[in-house]
Amino acid sequence: MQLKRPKIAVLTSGGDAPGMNAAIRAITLACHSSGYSCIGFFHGYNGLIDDEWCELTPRLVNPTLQQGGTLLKSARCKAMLTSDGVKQAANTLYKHDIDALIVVGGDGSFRGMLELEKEWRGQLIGLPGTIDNDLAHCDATIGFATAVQTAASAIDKIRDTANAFERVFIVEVMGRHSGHIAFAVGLATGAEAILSFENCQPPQHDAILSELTTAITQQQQVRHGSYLIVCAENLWPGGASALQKALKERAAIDSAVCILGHIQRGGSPVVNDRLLASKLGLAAVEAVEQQQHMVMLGEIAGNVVATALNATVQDHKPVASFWLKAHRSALKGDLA
Ligand SMILES: Nc1ncnc2c1ncn2[C@@H]1O[C@H](COP(=O)(O)OP(=O)(O)O)[C@@H](O)[C@H]1O
Ligand SMILES: O=P(O)(O)OC[C@H]1O[C@](O)(COP(=O)(O)O)[C@@H](O)[C@@H]1O
Repeated sequence: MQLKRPKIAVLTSGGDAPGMNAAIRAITLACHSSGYSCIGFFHGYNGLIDDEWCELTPRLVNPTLQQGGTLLKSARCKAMLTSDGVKQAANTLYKHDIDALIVVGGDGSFRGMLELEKEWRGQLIGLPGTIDNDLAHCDATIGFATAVQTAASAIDKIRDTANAFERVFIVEVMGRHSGHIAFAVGLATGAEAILSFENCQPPQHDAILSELTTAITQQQQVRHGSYLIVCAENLWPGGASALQKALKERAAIDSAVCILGHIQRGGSPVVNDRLLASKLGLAAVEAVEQQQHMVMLGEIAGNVVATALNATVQDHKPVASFWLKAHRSALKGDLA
């Protein structure tokens, strides 16, 4: 009697992140070398609901290793928030006789897997893919390193023109509700101020504004140069433009605003993201072979660690305290 060839499916969901293609590629190549069949569903969970898929072959995935975005496309799928949608997604997995589904995405995508588990009996494995790095139980998510590099390169250019005009610049970076990008980018570019959820809660906004106006005025008196404020999106009420207006009204400080936005999501993944995604993609197929289920695979101190999906959606990953400390000491050094 011939045994059935295991069949593995992959999808990418939520905000796309550079390195998702590298993960898809690694999964496909690992399946190919083990003799498994491998298919990809398009547009996040929509692909399951609409039964939209393609066969993944080495020939298809190999050229995508260096490409940003995701060849499987991504989406935020509203239907998955309904029980009918989840049932429909499960039916598609049954229809294709899938043994395991690997989802590359963030905590929202993992919540989708928790729902899917109630309706489908196959194995579910998650890989952390989001530029925000806001998933606990992994040192870094796929895409974070590239997004930070992209934002830092853009800010280096902004710094040149800011220096030339001795300007105050407010640069808004992504991160939804966490400051991993803001702190990494702010530290890497020597920002004079980093405003993020970790050091700037709503009641403190007025005090922060006072501190900023004092620091900028002091800096403008003692030396010439630029003053760079890296501000996390969704942090300042009304956004970076409202902060610009407040600085003008409070202390007649002129500033320029730059919102980096989706530039941070695109571009060729840096080597670290390619390696991380390749390692986790291969580990995901091995996890399927080991009958693992309902886990996220993340890299911690160089090792691949499996954590229950439940824990990954419940636990919070704080910005490293060292980064907060480094920023505070940089500020002190600057004003001394
Ligand atoms: N509570 C939930 N139940 C079922 N599916 C969910 C849930 N939360 C999110 N999802 C699915 O995961 C998708 C991606 O989630 P989102 O939060 O937008 O991005 P990310 O996965 O990057 O955090 C959503 O569009 C939805 O299809
Ligand atoms: O592209 P959209 O749908 O406007 O989403 C923007 C959000 O997506 C992100 O780029 C990535 O977030 P997720 O990976 O959690 O989806 C956030 O930083 C940002 O707030």
